[in-house]
Amino acid sequence: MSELTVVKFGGSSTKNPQVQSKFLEELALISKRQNIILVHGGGPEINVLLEKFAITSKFVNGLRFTDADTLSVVEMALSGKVNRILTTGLIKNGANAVGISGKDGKSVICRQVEQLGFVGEPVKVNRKLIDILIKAGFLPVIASIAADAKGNIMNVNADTLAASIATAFKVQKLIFLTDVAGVLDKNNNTIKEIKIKEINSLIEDKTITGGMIPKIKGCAESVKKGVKEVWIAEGISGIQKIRGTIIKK
Ligand SMILES: Nc1ncnc2c1ncn2[C@@H]1O[C@H](COP(=O)(O)OP(=O)(O)O)[C@@H](O)[C@H]1O
Ligand SMILES: CC(=O)N[C@@H](CCC(=O)OP(=O)(O)O)C(=O)O
Repeated sequence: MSELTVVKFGGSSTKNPQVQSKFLEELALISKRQNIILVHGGGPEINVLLEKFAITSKFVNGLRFTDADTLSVVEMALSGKVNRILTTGLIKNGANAVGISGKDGKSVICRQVEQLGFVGEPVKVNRKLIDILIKAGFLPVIASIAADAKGNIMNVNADTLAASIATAFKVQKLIFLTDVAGVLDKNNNTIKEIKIKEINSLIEDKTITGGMIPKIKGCAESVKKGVKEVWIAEGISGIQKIRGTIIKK
């Protein structure tokens, strides 16, 4: 297979219609000459729907505690809404996009993180379905829902899911697009390069908090396991001329 890139489009960027439409236009164009897997979350969409159902939720180290009601809403928001919108947008721009989630084709098997309710952590990626799609010229658009070995649905953080897929496919490039210009230091300046051995202290001294924690951990995991080029960048900057933070061994 020719060069393969995993792009994770964060919910923070789906909030901004201009960023989203520019991104979908660019991605559709690039997908004609390069193999791409798009992974997405949708934290803000989940929050909007939870509010409508008057369900409150809390986060532990950037991960949402997910009870049974929250899980239904998460699936509704990610597979029922965000996945549909991104896939339709790509198709409108001429891409051969196919919307799935990690559970489809048992693509991502996770184990339950019991202290977080129905939250899953990827333990195995079955490449078959995604491989078939890519080889047939489709652009997989993957929502961050997966199932455990028994088929129970779990809420998986989209950064973690993207990292597990990028690692399993040994991709050349993994790009996390978010709403900030990379990892920022305490003065709000972009840190141009982070080595994986520096990550723990950036979390301990609270330079990196909240939603940036699963992102940087996903970067570390994929860099350690052989993904060559891993970026955290701003959605608006796109994926052709990436500016942001590169994570290195
Ligand atoms: N050091 C940091 N640099 C940049 N952003 C950070 C940092 N620490 C925490 N964050 C937060 O992480 C957010 C991005 O994570 P998140 O909201 O989960 O985005 P996404 O939906 O794109 O995954 C930023 O908007 C910012 O509030
Ligand atoms: C377990 C967990 O935290 N799951 C995330 C899934 C969505 C996500 O990751 O969306 P972003 O890309 O916007 O971060 C959540 O419930 O918010």
